[in-house]
Amino acid sequence: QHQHRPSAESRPSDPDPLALPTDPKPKAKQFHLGMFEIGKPLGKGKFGRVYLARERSTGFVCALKVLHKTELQQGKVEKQVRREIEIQSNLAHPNILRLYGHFHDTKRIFLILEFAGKGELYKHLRKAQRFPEWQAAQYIAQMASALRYLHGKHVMHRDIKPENILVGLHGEIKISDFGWSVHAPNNRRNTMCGTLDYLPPEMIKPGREENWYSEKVDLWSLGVLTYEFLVGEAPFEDTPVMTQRRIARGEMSVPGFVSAEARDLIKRLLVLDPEKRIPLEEVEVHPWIVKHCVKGERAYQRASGAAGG
Ligand SMILES: CCc1cccc(CC)c1NC(=O)n1cc2c(c1)/C(=N\C(=O)c1ccc(N3CCN(C)CC3)cc1)N=N2
Repeated sequence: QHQHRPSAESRPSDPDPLALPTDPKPKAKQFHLGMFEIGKPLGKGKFGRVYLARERSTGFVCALKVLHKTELQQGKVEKQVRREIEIQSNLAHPNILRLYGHFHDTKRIFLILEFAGKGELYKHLRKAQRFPEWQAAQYIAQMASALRYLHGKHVMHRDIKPENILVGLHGEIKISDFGWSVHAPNNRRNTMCGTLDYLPPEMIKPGREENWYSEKVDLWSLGVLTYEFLVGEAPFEDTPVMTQRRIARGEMSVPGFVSAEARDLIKRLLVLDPEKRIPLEEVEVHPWIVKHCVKGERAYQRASGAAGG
């Protein structure tokens, strides 16, 4: 039973487990484009396109993400891509998209990624408008498991939102796009672009002491994600100025159709003080999660219901 370890910010920064491999992993084998049969395009983002691909010698199906070096230079995101590769290639968890390897030619960088057969979660969310509570609870349980794994390696994702989550063939979700992930604690200010909706207060306005933050930023984002799964829109969605103000004050209201248990979890995650946010270990055993996720729970409820329990 390991001791409860103090959260990163209260601990002297120990050497980065990901950065200093004690037993350097044998260099992954060299990949090149000729090894792959390229299939249909799966999607495209700001800096890349992704294609279905099959590795010729093994028939292994994967997703090949192609990034153009000039675009990365213009977007000043080479450092982020390097960090994405460094971090994601060291991770192995069922709810984190695998990065099996990478290679490059004169013009392009190629990432060999796990293929997620059911595509982008945000498209499923838009189509469904909002998820039933059992579905949302299962997704949040999977996110909590993935974040516990990440935080155990002192990595914080910092960009948890539906757009960065993919769905595997069996309906399981996979956190993707580690472009904003870093090792905690982090006190560098990063110019954020894109939606403010998921940013926690400590990243919106610098605190009194140094403006640093820890993995607990992902707890806030998990709260925003829970809300958006159940309500269909983000809790602080407004004009950019108003969104920042509402986040900084934690001003949001949960609609009546959300169950009391779900509301309780959202309120315990969307807490201004990072130290007071419910830890992931407690998220995984929260009544709302247990009610919808623990195997046999439904059988138990039926049984106790049948017995008039
Ligand atoms: C380059 C694209 C990009 C930019 C930025 C961030 C991200 C991560 C979300 C990505 N995507 C990325 O890295 N991706 C890595 C990936 C990946 C994307 C992926 N699958 C799909 O994109 C996909 C899309 C649609 C699909 N179908 C839609 C229609 N349905 C009826 C059947 C299923 C099935 C799979 N597998 N690994």
